[in-house]
Amino acid sequence: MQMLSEVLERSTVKRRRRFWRFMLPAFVSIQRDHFTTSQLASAMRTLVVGIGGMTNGGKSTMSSSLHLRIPNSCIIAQDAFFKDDSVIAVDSNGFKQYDVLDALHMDRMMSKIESWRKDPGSFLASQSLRTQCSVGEEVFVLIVEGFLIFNYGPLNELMDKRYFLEIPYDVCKERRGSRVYTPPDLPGYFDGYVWPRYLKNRQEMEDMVSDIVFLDGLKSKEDLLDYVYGDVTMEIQSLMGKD
Ligand SMILES: Nc1ncnc2c1ncn2[C@@H]1O[C@H](COP(=O)(O)OP(=O)(O)O)[C@@H](O)[C@H]1O
Ligand SMILES: O=C(O)c1ccc[n+]([C@@H]2O[C@H](COP(=O)([O-])O)[C@@H](O)[C@H]2O)c1
Repeated sequence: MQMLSEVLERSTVKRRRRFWRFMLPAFVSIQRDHFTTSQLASAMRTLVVGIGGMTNGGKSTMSSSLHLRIPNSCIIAQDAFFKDDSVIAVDSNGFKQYDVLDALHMDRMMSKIESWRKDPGSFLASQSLRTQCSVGEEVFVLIVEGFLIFNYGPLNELMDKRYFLEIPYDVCKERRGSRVYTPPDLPGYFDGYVWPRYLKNRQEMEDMVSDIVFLDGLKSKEDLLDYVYGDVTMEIQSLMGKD
């Protein structure tokens, strides 16, 4: 008898969750202020995927290909949040201190992520991206891309999956040398600032975060994408199976 009542209770909970998953999008548009972000996010089924890695490790390449393959996904990239050059600190060698969290408007990046979490469907529409699948059936995927995404605690804790693209020093230096930033790297910037700072940032990240999947950025773009896409797809399927 007790078992029967437990089964009935569980099925009522399931029905209630299904009802809210179906009805919430309609309620959200009229009564958004009455729901907390976490209520909305859990009912809407969301996945936050972090594509981190060292400079020129292949983060943007991976993120844009993933986005093209995953329906209802979008990218928020950390390098869109660099502060203005005029406020970036300079060291005694004249090197601009760009490779630290202080050089980034992390508050603005978090606000953008919050607006996605609050209402991913409207966020996609605001980026001129259309949602695919019927209402209530989607899993919204946010791809967060950047070289310091796991070093920022409040952002790191939102991640469901974490990937980090790494390449050896010489490949990194060569790729970096053929890219032009604004402002451009000064002579000696890579060895005098970027690489030593990367080593410090990486140590800090490894001290703070444990469940990172490290990816060999020397593998082909296709192989890397297949691996991450397969992994993320499994997560999406498991979310879709949850009721
Ligand atoms: N797996 C790969 N193999 C070879 N070259 C790659 C690979 N991934 C990216 N690249 C190249 O490396 C450079 C930096 O890639 P990018 O995605 O912009 O790096 P990041 O966003 O990490 O700075 C680009 O020229 C890109 O085409
Ligand atoms: O985007 C900018 O405004 C910018 C200006 C100066 C330098 N950067 C460099 O951008 C690097 C991080 O971006 P990425 O794509 O190389 O990982 C970091 O190593 C910075 O030194 C970026």
